[in-house]
Amino acid sequence: MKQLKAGLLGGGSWGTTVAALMCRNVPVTLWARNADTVAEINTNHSNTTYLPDAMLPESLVASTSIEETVADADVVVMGIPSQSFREVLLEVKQHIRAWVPVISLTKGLELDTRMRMTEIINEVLPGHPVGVLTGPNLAREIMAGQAAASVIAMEDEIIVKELQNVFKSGLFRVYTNTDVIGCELGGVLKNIIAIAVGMGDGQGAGDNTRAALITRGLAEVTRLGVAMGGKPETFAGLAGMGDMIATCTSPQSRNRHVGIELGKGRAMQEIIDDMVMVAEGAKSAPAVMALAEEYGVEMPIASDVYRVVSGQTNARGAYRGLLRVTAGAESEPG
Ligand SMILES: NC(=O)c1ccc[n+]([C@@H]2O[C@H](COP(=O)([O-])OP(=O)(O)OC[C@H]3O[C@@H](n4cnc5c(N)ncnc54)[C@H](O)[C@@H]3O)[C@@H](O)[C@H]2O)c1
Ligand SMILES: O=P(O)(O)OC[C@H](O)CO
Repeated sequence: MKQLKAGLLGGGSWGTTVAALMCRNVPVTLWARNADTVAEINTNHSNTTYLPDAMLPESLVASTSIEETVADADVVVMGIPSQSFREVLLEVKQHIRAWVPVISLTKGLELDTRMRMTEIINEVLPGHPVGVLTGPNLAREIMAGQAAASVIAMEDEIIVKELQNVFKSGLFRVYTNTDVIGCELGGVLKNIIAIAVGMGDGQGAGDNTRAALITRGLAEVTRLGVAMGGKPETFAGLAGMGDMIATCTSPQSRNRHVGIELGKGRAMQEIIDDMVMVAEGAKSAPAVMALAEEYGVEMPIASDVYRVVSGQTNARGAYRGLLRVTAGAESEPG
């Protein structure tokens, strides 16, 4: 069988990690916009800005040219944050070959359009098979050699199995799924719940509080995800509950970190200014609230996070507000 070649766009923590994983199976070219990052990967086999302790495979080639990265790629992987995704994809469009599958690693929504990344791919590159790789996957932990599981979701059951072999390796188990909407939304929506959990943790809340937020958070994420076309069982799987648990409990999560700092009383802008990396939940919160309204879904936890990240209240006010809501049946919102 022909050896596939991969082109991966995005030299941040996750793009670099996935490129390193894929290198075990296929030749990979990794595009990063920063020339110093590209030089460091090619010369020192490291990317210290995003993965300070990791050694990358010597076979991983980095490039500052999108053309060089995608022109002869048999699969293109997008590890670009959601608000820059379309801009980079439009450049990819100039060089990608017909029918090459495009896989998104990104866990956010485009703010102006509220679109998922696979919807943007369908719009910009109609006809290309589209998918998403998602799950409880904290980049640094995977680079440190810890075992993890992920899901590749595509509608085409044959292509998804072929690509499963491109991403999987000994300690990185990759399952297939055909529910693209559910898998993608699981990754997007858990980020907001992780901010809520962080806000509690930052105020010294206990383990019971965290468990309640994760459980009630998963319930509201599932309600919106199903209303938008995802399958209920997807939200009980790796892309749903799995990612929710990892992000809401890990000290490595950037979204939970934002919540912790908000919980300590810091201002949103100050927290973001201090971060090198992206926290997608804070960016996607307005789009998520607009979608909740459009689909008529109540999301009390996400709504409180939105009010805090948009400066309408602070974490302490949001926490008190959540406790004031009268509890009804467990199957209902609130
Ligand atoms: N880090 C993780 O553990 C992890 C795991 C799974 C999924 N994700 C998702 O992957 C996506 C990327 O996250 P990350 O962790 O790699 O982010 P990061 O903050 O570590 O890196 C972001 C990268 O994107 C690049 N970038 C930003 N704007 C750009 C633009 N306009 N053009 C080109 N490059 C641009 C930056 O230079 C940087 O290389 C996010 O949606 C995130 O939610 C991250
Ligand atoms: O660090 P976070 O909060 O962006 O989470 C990273 C991954 O999405 C965890 O699966």
